[in-house]
Amino acid sequence: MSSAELAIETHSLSKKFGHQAAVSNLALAVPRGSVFGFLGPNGSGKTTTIRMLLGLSAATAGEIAVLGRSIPDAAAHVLPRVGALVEGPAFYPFLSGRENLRRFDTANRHAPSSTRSARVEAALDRVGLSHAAGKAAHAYSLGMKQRLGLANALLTPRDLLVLDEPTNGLDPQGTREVRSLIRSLASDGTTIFLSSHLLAEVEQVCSHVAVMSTGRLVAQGSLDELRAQGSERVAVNTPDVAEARRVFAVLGLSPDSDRDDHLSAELPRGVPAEAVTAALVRANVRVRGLTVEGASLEDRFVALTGEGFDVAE
Ligand SMILES: Nc1ncnc2c1ncn2[C@@H]1O[C@H](COP(=O)(O)OP(=O)(O)OP(=O)(O)O)[C@@H](O)[C@H]1O
Repeated sequence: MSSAELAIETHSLSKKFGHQAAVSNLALAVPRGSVFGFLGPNGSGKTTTIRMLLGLSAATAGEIAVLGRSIPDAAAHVLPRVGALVEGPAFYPFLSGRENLRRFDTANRHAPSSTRSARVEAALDRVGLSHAAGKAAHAYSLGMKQRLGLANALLTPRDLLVLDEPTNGLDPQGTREVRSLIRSLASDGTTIFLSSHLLAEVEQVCSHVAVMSTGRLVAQGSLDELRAQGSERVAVNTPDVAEARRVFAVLGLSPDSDRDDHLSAELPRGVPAEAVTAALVRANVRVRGLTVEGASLEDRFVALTGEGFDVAE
């Protein structure tokens, strides 16, 4: 993919805190128009990377391009087109949601004051907060605060949204609200880069993913590509397990689960499930059922990171 097609591109990006490497040699390629999940367990370097992408912290080494321009050199040109939600925005608790947005917008010298009212109302509407716009921010639920943070990121037109753990700390209702908002923002064509430690979240909202483990990128691509890299499994239901086992052995399959009437194994590369079916039939194995399963993304990521992922909602 060429640089022009990428919303974010990094090369050899590294960050050290003293001797500790928080991010090492990171090569990210975030396609324009994607919803890109930046997935990794706590402490794997996601927030550190996001802060460098937004010019909030200096890289120890490497290059960053955001919307085709170099960061931090072109930050002043690029960042007005980038909306960010990092580390839960701080609101004025006694001002209403609407007044908070007006204040934030006033502080943005790229935001024209003549259109302020209209833009604030449009952003409130976009995140579904119009009805609560007059309420003091301290009376907002966590989900509403997070949506107000997103409204703040949407006050001016954006080509890219960078969201650090946008559903962290939210209850299931708040989580659903924020996820559906992300989907609807993505359907308008905005590129969305969001970090998460939840595989289920990334699977639900993202088209692409990069997986971090202890500061290193261990996988990157579309969800479909990553699924396709995992190996398939075949499971056979048969009363003739002993004979089926012999057929598996001939084809180079090693069963890792077998019961009285069930045998399953990973399919080696180059052995399609059809070959297993045909060989079983040739050997007169009575097949009651045969299923083929792709490796789950979870299996794949556990294999890549050596860690379990939190699969909670
Ligand atoms: N300012 C800092 N000074 C020293 N070490 C830091 C600093 N910020 C982050 N680190 C370390 O860098 C590593 C990566 O942290 P980072 O916050 O980027 O991870 P993360 O994937 O975002 O995790 P989390 O979801 O917990 O924030 C961690 O080991 C962390 O302790």
